[in-house]
Amino acid sequence: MSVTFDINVPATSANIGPGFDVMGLSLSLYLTVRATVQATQAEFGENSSGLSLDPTKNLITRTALYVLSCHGARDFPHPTHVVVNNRIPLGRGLGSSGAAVVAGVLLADAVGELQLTKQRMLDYCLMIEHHPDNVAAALVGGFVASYLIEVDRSGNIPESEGDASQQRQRELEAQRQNSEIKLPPANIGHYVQLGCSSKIKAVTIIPQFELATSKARAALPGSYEIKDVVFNLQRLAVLTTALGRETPDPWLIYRAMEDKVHQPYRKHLIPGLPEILATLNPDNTPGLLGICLSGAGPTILALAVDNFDQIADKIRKVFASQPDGGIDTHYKLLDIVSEGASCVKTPGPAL
Ligand SMILES: Nc1ncnc2c1ncn2[C@@H]1O[C@H](COP(=O)(O)OP(=O)(O)O)[C@@H](O)[C@H]1O
Ligand SMILES: N[C@@H](CCOP(=O)(O)O)C(=O)O
Repeated sequence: MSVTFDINVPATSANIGPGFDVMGLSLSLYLTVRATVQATQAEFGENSSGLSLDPTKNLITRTALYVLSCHGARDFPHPTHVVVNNRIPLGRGLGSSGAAVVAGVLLADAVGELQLTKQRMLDYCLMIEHHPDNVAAALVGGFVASYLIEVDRSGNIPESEGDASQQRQRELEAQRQNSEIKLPPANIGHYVQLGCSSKIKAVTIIPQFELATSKARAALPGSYEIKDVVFNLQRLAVLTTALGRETPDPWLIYRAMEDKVHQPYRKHLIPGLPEILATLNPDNTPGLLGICLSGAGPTILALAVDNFDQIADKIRKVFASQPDGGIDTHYKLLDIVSEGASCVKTPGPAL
């Protein structure tokens, strides 16, 4: 008799303009993982993205192995067959690494029969992905604000590729060989799910190049002028409520999605970003509510209530008109989903 677990984790758009490392929206684009325990064969299966299928290297399985080892299990129950179907594009600012970490924690919880609460799962996610915005939204769903209690992460913890350079990964790997496994302290992440009008959809324009979150974070300055911090705090406070109004106020939201903390420092990594942010507004683009970089980029997120395809066309044209032949893009119109990550258990023969 086998048991199959179907794990579903949504993509996320983090920051939403001023909420750097704070805000996240979960979107109707999914990473799915199917794990079958006590099948006839031990094997790591399909991964559409061409990522490593070595369980000690792949972010989903590395995360699961970390959580299992925190519970005294050094490996997956044997044999475990894992099939990954990833529809979230990598390195585009749609939370692929956050989704992989969340999936890994759910995978360990399922195959190890750990019965972790979502709050405890968030602790594990935050030991690996150091900013809470993506993982909190992917785990619980909807429009989510979160903060993190500072913790010591030295020791034997896998690091999300999104946050560590390859050099740092090698250093961490060397440290891990010699250190004790580090359990997360309890309650290191706190979140609230905020209201978001059902009229709002996410127009996502996804450039056909990858930008590692680690690179986009390395572009940020070490300190900020107080006027820029205040600029973001003012907008963020308004944004938390403005998106929840049944009839959203376009100009209120448009201004509330402006940012001076991360986008200005990342613009050289995303050709066309300044022009896109400066060109489209609710007067010249009906239906538009606000526009920003999705996560660390390069995807552009436009929140809108109408004229989705026209909004997408305008943004795509700016990318297409960049020097040296322009930048190819894909367009996805996504819903903001209120359900976060889930895992369904099915007893019986599988695959
Ligand atoms: N489904 C997945 N399985 C394994 N690793 C993944 C998966 N999704 C993302 N990753 C890892 O996360 C990296 C991308 O993370 P990051 O630079 O933060 O971009 P993103 O904005 O997409 O989260 C990938 O290069 C890969 O190493
Ligand atoms: N707050 C983070 C969010 C990164 O999101 P991702 O989807 O690009 O991984 C940041 O802006 O660095």
